Amino acid sequence: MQKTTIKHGYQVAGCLFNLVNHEVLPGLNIKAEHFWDAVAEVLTEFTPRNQQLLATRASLQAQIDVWHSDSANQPFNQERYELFLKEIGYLLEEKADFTISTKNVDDEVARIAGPQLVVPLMNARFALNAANARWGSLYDALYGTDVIGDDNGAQQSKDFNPVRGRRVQAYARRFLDETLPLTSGSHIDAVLYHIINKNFTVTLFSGEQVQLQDSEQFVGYNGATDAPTELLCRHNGLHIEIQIDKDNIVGKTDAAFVKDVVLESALTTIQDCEDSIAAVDAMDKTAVYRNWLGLMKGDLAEIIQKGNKTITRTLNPDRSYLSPNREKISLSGRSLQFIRNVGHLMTTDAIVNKNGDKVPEGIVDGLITSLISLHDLNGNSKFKNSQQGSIYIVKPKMHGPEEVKFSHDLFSAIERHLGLAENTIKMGIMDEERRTSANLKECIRAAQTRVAFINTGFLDRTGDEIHTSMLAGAMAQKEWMKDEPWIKAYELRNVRIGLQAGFQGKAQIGKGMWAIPEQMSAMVNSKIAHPLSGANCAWVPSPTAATLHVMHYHKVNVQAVQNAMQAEFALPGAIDDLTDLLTIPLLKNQAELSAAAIQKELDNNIQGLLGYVVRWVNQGIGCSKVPDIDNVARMEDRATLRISSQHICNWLHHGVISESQVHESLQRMAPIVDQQNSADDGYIAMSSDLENSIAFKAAGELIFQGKEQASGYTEPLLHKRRLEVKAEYLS
Ligand SMILES: CC(=O)SCCNC(=O)CCNC(=O)[C@H](O)C(C)(C)COP(=O)(O)OP(=O)(O)OC[C@H]1O[C@@H](n2cnc3c(N)ncnc32)[C@H](O)[C@@H]1OP(=O)(O)O
Ligand SMILES: O=CC(=O)O
Ligand SMILES: [Mg+2]
Repeated sequence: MQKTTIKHGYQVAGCLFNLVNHEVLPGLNIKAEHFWDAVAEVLTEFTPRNQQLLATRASLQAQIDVWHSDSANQPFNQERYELFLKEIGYLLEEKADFTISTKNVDDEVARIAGPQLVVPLMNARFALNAANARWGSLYDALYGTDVIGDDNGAQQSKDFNPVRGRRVQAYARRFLDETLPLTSGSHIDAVLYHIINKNFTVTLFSGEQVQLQDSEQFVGYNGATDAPTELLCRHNGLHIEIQIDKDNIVGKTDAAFVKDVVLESALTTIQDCEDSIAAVDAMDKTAVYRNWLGLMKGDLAEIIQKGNKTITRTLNPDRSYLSPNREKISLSGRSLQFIRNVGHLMTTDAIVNKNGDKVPEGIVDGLITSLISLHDLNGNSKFKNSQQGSIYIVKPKMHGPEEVKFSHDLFSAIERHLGLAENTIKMGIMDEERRTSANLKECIRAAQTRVAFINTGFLDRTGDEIHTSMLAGAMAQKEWMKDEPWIKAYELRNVRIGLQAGFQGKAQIGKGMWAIPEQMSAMVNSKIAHPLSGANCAWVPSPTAATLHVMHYHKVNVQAVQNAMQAEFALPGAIDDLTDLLTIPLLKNQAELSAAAIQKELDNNIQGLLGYVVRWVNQGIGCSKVPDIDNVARMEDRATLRISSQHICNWLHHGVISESQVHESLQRMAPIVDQQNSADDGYIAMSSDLENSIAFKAAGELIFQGKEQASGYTEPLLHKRRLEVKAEYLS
């Protein structure tokens, strides 16, 4: 590939160089030479520090491994263990209280609680859909999922099923009763929605005219006051739009001609450059950056086929209404976009140094994604992402405060070189590594002027839990992990520390992903736990999930929950949750575990692992829906792969399973996975030639070399094998 040499002998891959020079820089008032000089300076300054951080990770892990292997530390003593973690600098001293000072944070982050959607940025079709998921049809979300039952003739069918439709309408009316209660009666009995004397008015079946209990909830409308087409209300800071159309197929079946209830849904979206994508070389990275550019310039477009229709998907425009006083109001049609950069581990060939070594990918991500975001800040797009002029970068997989400080300093350097005010770049700190959870307060302190979120619930966090204590003993079964003391302490501590650091009104405290994308009924029943825990956002895997999850933020006033929690934390008496957090989740019932239970755990892990890896390595798909052993479709990404591979490694190491058992399971599961993918034309089967299947080899390596992988991460092996596939089949 053609390369261009820049300052200090760095060489930039042609595809990235051209993207920046010909597509990114025009309109930014930054000269190419200035930018590439900045790249060279930042890489020169930060690469050695990045490498040092990785060396520290390795050294700490090596010391932990030795400690667990040392017979002098048997039987295990928690107090001695914690002392040891302090001695080696894994556990740091917590310093005085402080309050974060992050400024210019958009309301969607600081003040309004709601769903956060995550999307693989490499897929423009999905990325656009996610940006547009700010507003979602409640009717579609209910009709198309398992939230409402399909009994008594209410099943989904190709054509509109009016029985199911009525069930959707009834559900939505109950939701309106809960969120927009009337002075008397129920939305269920509405026969006319209209506006009288600037008031939202409902004429009921009885002929009675009623208003909203809280008239302030009515904020806008479209159409005539006696026959509005849209009525806009707000509850807990979130908008609800009632759409009326007597000619619509659904509207005409409704006594008040309501055609839909549209909910403000994904307030924020994380466009992901990390674990949900497979970007292994300069070409892939450039494609991902180009999609971000399209989002920031507002011109991303994707032609898609829907049945026999071809449509061009673009970003949705803002939504306009008249206020009750007939003033024009406008609301964003798109969710606020964050971008998740990669962490500190990987390197990329998009830029190599003078020796030909790849440079840290996280540094390149920081530089290029910030540069691209200037289009939003400079007003070069017909849309506005951040009204506050901020750039939101999510930093994953950071281990402890030193690593957060590194990202903070990197962002400061990028700001200086791009002529941005200090702290323009906001940082989302993902609490997904054990050393970050254990030192969270100090991690936040390290980025206290720019932190925009902390969040938990992470799958990576479980992977790190297993890897860190790999030699301590066999781990609990995957499903049982959820009931372990460490995870409960992790969830609660994160909210407590965030609130005590003054996050309320300034930044998000978030919760993790709903990883069973097709079980929306279960999500509606259980994900209310997230706002109830004091979190003002939580991750969802799809726009539909966002529209359903937002109902929880109508049911729960997160600010009130946070106020109650703060009052509780202020009560006298120190809170000691660190020991729970550091309690290793070992298997307690190994002797009682039946051979069948062990086999099921192994097969389940192998099926998920193979199902994910084969699509990643052969097709470059970074996030997949993969059936588990019980045929439940699970969202799998690199973090879930980290868990399953590390779990198998751990059981192998401690003799719960044998090597031959793993091989047998791999061979038995491969044809099952092939069968599950048989409808996919682009799929390359493994089982026809297991010995030579690159994906199958990758799966084996992730298990048999998993113990030696840095922090148990899966990307080095995945990248290596994907590059091999690209070289063999796609070059
Ligand atoms: C541990 C972590 O790091 S979690 C964060 C990483 N995980 C994620 O980002 C998960 C994001 N979600 C996804 O990638 C997908 O939803 C998957 C892989 C789970 C399922 O994908 P699929 O099997 O293709 O979904 P499915 O067929 O049910 O739906 C596809 C439709 O939903 C849309 N869709 C699905 N997920 C998303 C999403 N996250 N954002 C926007 N649109 C989405 C697609 O655009 C498509 O609609 P379209 O035809 O109108 O374009
Ligand atoms: O990044 C998300 C996770 O679950 O890990
Ligand atoms: Mg993660």
